Amino acid sequence: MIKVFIAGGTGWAGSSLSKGVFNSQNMELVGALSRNHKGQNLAEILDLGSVNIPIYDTIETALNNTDFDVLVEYTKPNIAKTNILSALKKGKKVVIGTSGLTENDYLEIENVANENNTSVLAVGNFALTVVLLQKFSEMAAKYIPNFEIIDYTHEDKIDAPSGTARELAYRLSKVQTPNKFVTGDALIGEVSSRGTNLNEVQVHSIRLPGHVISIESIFGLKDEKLSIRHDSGASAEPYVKGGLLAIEKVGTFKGLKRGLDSVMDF
Ligand SMILES: NC(=O)C1=CN([C@@H]2O[C@H](COP(=O)(O)OP(=O)(O)OC[C@H]3O[C@@H](n4cnc5c(N)ncnc54)[C@H](OP(=O)(O)O)[C@@H]3O)[C@@H](O)[C@H]2O)C=CC1
Ligand SMILES: O=C(O)C1=N[C@H](C(=O)O)C[C@H](O)C1
Repeated sequence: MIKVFIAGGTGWAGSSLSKGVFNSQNMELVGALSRNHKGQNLAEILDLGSVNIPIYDTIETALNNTDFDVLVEYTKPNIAKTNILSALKKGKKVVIGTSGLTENDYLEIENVANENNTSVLAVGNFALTVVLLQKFSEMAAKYIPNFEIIDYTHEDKIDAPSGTARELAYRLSKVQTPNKFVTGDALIGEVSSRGTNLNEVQVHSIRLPGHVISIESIFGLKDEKLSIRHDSGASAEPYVKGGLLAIEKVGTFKGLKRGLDSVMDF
């Protein structure tokens, strides 16, 4: 049995995963983190039956009061790194779903995981169809050296670019550095309108009502262009299967792995 603790277990994504873990044959849901539900029973909140799944408001109280194997981090970008580093320093394995972590954050997380002989699996997007978008985009980037990324989300997402876009930029940059056109002093007008540069890839973030979450990689060659786009629906259901797979696989290696495909057969 893998004992799982879900930071953010009452949230939109975390509550769906909590139900998935609870119903899993080889996992036990032993606790959750939420400030507003501190001291309450997650099983009551999620209607899981007559068991006690305690909720804590800080990672320190959780680590002092609960025994678990894997922390799933599904809170918010402002607290995620604190939770992750605290758990790693206690030798826990960590699955990261929360967005907003930078490349420098990941370097620090990797070092702390190695120092404590434990493991972290960070996944920008747990949905299988997004994993496929990442793969198809990497194939395209191998042959087309000109590409940018657009990330579209609901208007109240607090971080930009999305975790999905950050991970995609990181991955495409490993395939090859895209060409740049009209840069520096040659560019007239508003430089920021060209988007942000992540690992040498231009990323543009749209935040508008009516949008859920979409990601698009755009490629161009003379007289031909390619767009690869993914659109998520309104529920958090697509992230559950991938989240469960990540929990199962995070104990199979040491150090940091990024992307769900790193623990899948392709
Ligand atoms: N990798 C992936 O596939 C996916 C990633 N995400 C990412 O996951 C993150 C969470 O998204 P979402 O579920 O929509 O967010 P929600 O706001 O719905 O849930 C956040 C959860 O974290 C808790 N939380 C927030 N801040 C704190 C804190 N300071 N201390 C303790 N608990 C805290 C909240 O409880 P309370 O407010 O009571 O403290 C709540 O349980 C985002 O970064 C999102 O981008 C989302 C879906 C899929
Ligand atoms: O709702 C969100 O916020 C989500 N964020 C993730 C991200 O930042 O990429 C992905 C997920 O699709 C939902």
